[in-house]
Amino acid sequence: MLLNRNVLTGILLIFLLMGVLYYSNYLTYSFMSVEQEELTADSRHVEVHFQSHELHMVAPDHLKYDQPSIVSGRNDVVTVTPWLAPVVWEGTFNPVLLDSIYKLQNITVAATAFAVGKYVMFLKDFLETAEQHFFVGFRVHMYVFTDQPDSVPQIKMSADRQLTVLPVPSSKRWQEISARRLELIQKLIEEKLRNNSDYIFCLDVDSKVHGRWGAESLGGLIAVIHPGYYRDNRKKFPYERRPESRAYIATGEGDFYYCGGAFGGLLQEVHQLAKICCANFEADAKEGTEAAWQEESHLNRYMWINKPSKVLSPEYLRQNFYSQKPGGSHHQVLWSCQELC
Ligand SMILES: CC(=O)N[C@H]1[C@@H](OP(=O)(O)OP(=O)(O)OC[C@H]2O[C@@H](n3ccc(=O)[nH]c3=O)[C@H](O)[C@@H]2O)O[C@H](CO)[C@H](O)[C@@H]1O
Ligand SMILES: [Mn+2]
Repeated sequence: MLLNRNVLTGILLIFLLMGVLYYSNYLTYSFMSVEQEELTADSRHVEVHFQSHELHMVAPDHLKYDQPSIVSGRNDVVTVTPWLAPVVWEGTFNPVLLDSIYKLQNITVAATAFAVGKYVMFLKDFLETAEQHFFVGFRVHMYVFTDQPDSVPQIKMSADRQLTVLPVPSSKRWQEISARRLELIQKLIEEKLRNNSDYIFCLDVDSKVHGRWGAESLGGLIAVIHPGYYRDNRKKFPYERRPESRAYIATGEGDFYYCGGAFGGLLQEVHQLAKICCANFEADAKEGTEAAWQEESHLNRYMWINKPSKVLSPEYLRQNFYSQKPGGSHHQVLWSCQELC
């Protein structure tokens, strides 16, 4: 009996000891986990402090801007397509904020222009106005394709911008020049741009950039609405209407009429566009078909099937028929401003 009681007391003592040990262990553990959590929070705190400069007390300059509104904005135009791509109109974006977002990404923007035959005369205005308004403050690489490299004007460019002149053969038919652009753009991306540019814009050389053209225009696949047809019913668009062409779009189909004189986007997107449009153009040519507006027609077909991820309003491309140059075609004007033509 006595032995039994002693054994029982011993067992109880052991349990008690175990209980005390368990509790003290539990305390230490919970204390530690609190400490650990605090440490993690603290390191996060340090990170936030490091990245965003004074932890919410003083926001960095690029995060100081007027409150954006979700209920009011431009109501004279449509700012989103039915497939939810933004349509970029003046006044719908904050240029400073957009620039700061893309500057953090350290991007390079390439732009192409073709100046064959008499079109070299447009180069000076084109390059000078691009220098003033096109992606100012970004790394920009302009590529000029020409049959007269010696006639390319010397333009003073800022340190982060450069110009490369690429020789191409002369051609008499303007349709041919315009059509060859896609093939050369495709090659340029494959051979020169893959490792040194992020975005590319392909522009008509008989253009001037009249106002800011910057980071608001960046995106996967970028199309510009042609200023001549933006109010028209789509049955009036000058799409290719013959079913034998690969650029065919039937009456009652299509979204907008996009211009062939300005398009762009991410390198791989524009490469795909150039490759497909070029192949379709050539396949048509083999069968003796040339689309109504050459590569512009093929581009419109492509953009209908592969919807652009951002659309630039006709503010970005105006045609100024009043400044016709003697012997030259009309002078196009790329700009962004509030009023429409
Ligand atoms: C604003 C716009 O969307 N314009 C398009 C439109 O007519 P455009 O009347 O604007 O065509 P255009 O005469 O400007 O030719 C297109 C481009 O090809 C180059 N070029 C042309 C002729 C020449 O002798 N030398 C030369 O270098 C030059 O870069 C010019 O900007 O339809 C064309 C279809 O064929 C193209 O799709 C153009 O991009
Ligand atoms: Mn043109």
